[in-house]
Amino acid sequence: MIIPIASDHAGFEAKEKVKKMLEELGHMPVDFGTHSDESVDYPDFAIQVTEKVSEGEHEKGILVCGSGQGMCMTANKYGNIRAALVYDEESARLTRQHNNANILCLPGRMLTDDQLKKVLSVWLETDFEGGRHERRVNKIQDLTQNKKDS
Ligand SMILES: O=C(CO)[C@H](O)[C@H](O)[C@H](O)COP(=O)(O)O
Repeated sequence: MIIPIASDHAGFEAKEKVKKMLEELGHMPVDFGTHSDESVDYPDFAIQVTEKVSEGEHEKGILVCGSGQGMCMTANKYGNIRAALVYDEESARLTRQHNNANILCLPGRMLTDDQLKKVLSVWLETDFEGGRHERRVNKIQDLTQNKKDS
């Protein structure tokens, strides 16, 4: 899968590692920056990946900042986006099974390499369960639609 990925300075080091891990898992990361640990503003990088997923160009994207929070808040401003802050294997599994998350937000300053690897493989390999969860996810989608209409 082609996976757009971006970070701010606080997530830069982890993003570089995540890119290698994605390749090892057979995916193709496309890097939208940032390209160093020089201080930048996370929304400028979040929007680049989020637009690709929101517009349907890519199915999933990955964002990394220090805590994962700023990236997640930014991404969830867009329609069709269910960005999830993931911090362990269980949260990775649940955001896919129950929420059909399409953007993975990682706290680059908080996860070890081993944790990053586990979270990535679980998040990418877990399918949405549908059923009752689909009804709930559709209600989130309806909110975006209503806002656009008003
Ligand atoms: O949005 C965040 C925190 O909620 C991210 O973790 C940022 O990466 C962080 O705020 C960057 O902080 P810095 O002190 O400017 O490095």
